[in-house]
Amino acid sequence: MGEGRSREAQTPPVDVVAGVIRDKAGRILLARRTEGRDLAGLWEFPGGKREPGESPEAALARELHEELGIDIDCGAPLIAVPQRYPHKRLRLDVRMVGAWRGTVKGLDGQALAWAPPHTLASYQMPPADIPVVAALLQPDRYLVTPAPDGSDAAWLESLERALDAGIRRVQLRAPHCASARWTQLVEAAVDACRRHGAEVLVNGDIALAQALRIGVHLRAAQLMQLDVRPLAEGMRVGASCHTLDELRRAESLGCDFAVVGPVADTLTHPDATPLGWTGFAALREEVALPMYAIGGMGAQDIDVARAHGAQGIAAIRGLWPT
Ligand SMILES: Nc1nc2c([nH]c(=O)n2[C@@H]2O[C@H](COP(=O)(O)OP(=O)(O)OP(=O)(O)O)[C@@H](O)[C@H]2O)c(=O)[nH]1
Ligand SMILES: [Mg+2]
Repeated sequence: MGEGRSREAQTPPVDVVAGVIRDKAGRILLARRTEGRDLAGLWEFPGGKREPGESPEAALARELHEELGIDIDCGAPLIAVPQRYPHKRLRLDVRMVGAWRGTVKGLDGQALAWAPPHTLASYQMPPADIPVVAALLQPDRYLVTPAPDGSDAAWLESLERALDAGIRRVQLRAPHCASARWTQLVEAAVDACRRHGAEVLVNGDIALAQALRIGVHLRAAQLMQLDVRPLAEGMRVGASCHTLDELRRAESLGCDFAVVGPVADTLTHPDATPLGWTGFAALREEVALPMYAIGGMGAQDIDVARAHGAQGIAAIRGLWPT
């Protein structure tokens, strides 16, 4: 990872557990960090540090009882984010809260807010929470299309089936496809994605993205040549990254997410050395950007991806109907 930091010299991460608490209207509870503490004034998901020997579920129940005066049933894991701050490293393990009893009160004097999900991004939060908000609001699978080797109709039919199966974020990619044919196919694919309410990004072609008012997915080399975000805010920009320098550039450009890999062996890049989940998490903690894991991934890998701080998985073969 360069940076002159050896893994051995790293302090172990602090284990933090936090909860996503919802009211009957589906709003989500945020607490504001009080003055005089680390990251004061920022909004966070209520929770705190796990004590030695304590399970994450028990720690969350204890923290929410102490800080909010409620009793909870701990639900499913959402995401666990490894994050480095200037003076410490942490692993923020976020759980959905199932049923809860009592009246929520800020027992530490902290301000509270019930935020409708679509407003979450407007609260100032610590870096580790940016992937948490993305995990709540954005798709856990990112389909990258294969090149249309057979007929265009068959390719569009497969795309349609992927959308029927619930894919909601798509990158249109065809590295060796002739341009007139590709432009036509992109237009048809954009129609299909719009009909299904799915987000669509085109690989590499910023001008085409602007013309069709869709997102763009930047290649790593292209990313490193840009100094400003290539599309207006509100239009998605994704980026493929393999190194920390590329991730930092993606973050400083204001990309919405990155795709990082290969995490496992993949036929797309047979000679690349896989990062493994440990390598993925080591990159994850250096930036606050939502990151998809790619390379030999399928829907069955989403849980392990989330446990290493990923937004989810990106795949060609693993998500394309056969
Ligand atoms: N609870 C919580 N902590 C978070 C979030 N995001 C995030 O970076 N953190 C960091 O994780 C650590 C959690 O510590 P905490 O201060 O809540 O711990 P605590 O409740 O046990 O209280 P303490 O301050 O008395 O130690 C802090 O460094 C905090 O900045 C979040 O969404 N929720
Ligand atoms: Mg706390």
